[in-house]
Amino acid sequence: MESELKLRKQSKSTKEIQKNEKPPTNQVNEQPKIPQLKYGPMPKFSGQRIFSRAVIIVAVLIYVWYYPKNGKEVILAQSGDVYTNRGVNVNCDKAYLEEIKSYSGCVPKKCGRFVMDRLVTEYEADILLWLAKRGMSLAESSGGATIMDLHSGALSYKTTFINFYKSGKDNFITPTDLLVYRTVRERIQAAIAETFGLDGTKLYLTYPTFFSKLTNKEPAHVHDEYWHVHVDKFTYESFHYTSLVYLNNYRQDFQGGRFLYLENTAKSKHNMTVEPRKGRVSFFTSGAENPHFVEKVTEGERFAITISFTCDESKKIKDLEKSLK
Ligand SMILES: O=C(O)CCC(=O)C(=O)O
Ligand SMILES: [Fe+2]
Repeated sequence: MESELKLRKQSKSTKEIQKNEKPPTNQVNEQPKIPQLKYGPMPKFSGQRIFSRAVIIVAVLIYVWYYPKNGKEVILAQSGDVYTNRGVNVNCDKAYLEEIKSYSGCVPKKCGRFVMDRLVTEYEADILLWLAKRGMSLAESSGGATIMDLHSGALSYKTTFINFYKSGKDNFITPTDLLVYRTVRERIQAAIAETFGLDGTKLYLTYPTFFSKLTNKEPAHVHDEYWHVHVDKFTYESFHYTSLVYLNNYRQDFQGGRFLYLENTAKSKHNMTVEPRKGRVSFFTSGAENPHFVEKVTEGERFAITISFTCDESKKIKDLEKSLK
C-alpha cells in the first residue's frame, strides 16, 4: 500500500514537472539544423581520428596473431629455431598414472611434452645419421618406413626383417658410434628425469629403441604406415617415456614428416606440431595424454631415432657396448 502511494505521488510529481516545463522558445527552433550523419558525428579532433585508427590496427594485429591458434595447429617447435627447453604440461591420462604409480621414483610430477635443441650437437647427430645410412644401405623396406634396431639387430628388408648380427654384417658400427649413442641416451635420460621430477636411476632403456628412415614410397606392408595416430603406451607396452632424436632437417632434407600431437579435448582442438631439426630431442610421457602421428613425407628421406624408457626394470635392455660383447 505504502509503495503504491509512493508510486502515485511520484507519477503526480512527474506530471507537475511536465506541466511546469516551458514550451520551447522560438529562439531554439530557429537554430540551424545539424545534418544527422548515418554513423554519428565525425570525430572533431585529429587526435580522436588517430585513436580510432590505432584501435582498428590493434584489433587487426590481435586477429592475425591469434588466427593460427584458431586454425588447426599450434607450433611447439619450428625447424628454424633453437630451443634450450620448450614444452607444455598436459594432464596425465588416468590409466597411465594408475599403471605407473607402482614404480616409486618413476612417477611424473606432471605429464607433458618437451623439446630440447642443446642436448645433442649437430656433429653427434651427423655421426648417428651416417651410422643409420650405413646400416640401411645393407637392406631397406619396400615401402616408406625402414627400421634399424641396433639392440636386436632387426633391419627392414622388403616386407620383412633381417638380423644383421646373425648374418655377420654388423661391422658398419664403429666404437665412436657406440660411444655417441650411449652418451646421447644418457643425456636424454637425465633430461627426462629432471623434467618430470624422477629418480634417473629408476628409469631404464627399453625396447624397441630404433632408427627410422621415412620416405614417400607407397606402403608395402602395414609396418610402412607410419602416419597413423597412436599412443605409445598402447603400441609398445613397455614404454613410459618416449624420446625422439631428429637426425636431419624438415624443409631442407625432406618435406612433410612433421610430428603432431593430436588435440581433441574440450579445452583445445589444435594439434601441436614439432618440426624435425638435426640434433633436436623431443620427449613426452607415453600415455594417452600424448596421442600423436607423423605426417606423410612427401619428398626426401627423414631420419630419426626413437629412444624409449620404462620404469619396469624387467623390461630394460642393455647398453649397446654391453650387448655387443
Ligand atoms: O619419428 C617420429 O617423429 C615419431 C615416431 C613415433 O611416433 C614412434 O616411434 O612411436
Ligand atoms: Fe609414437
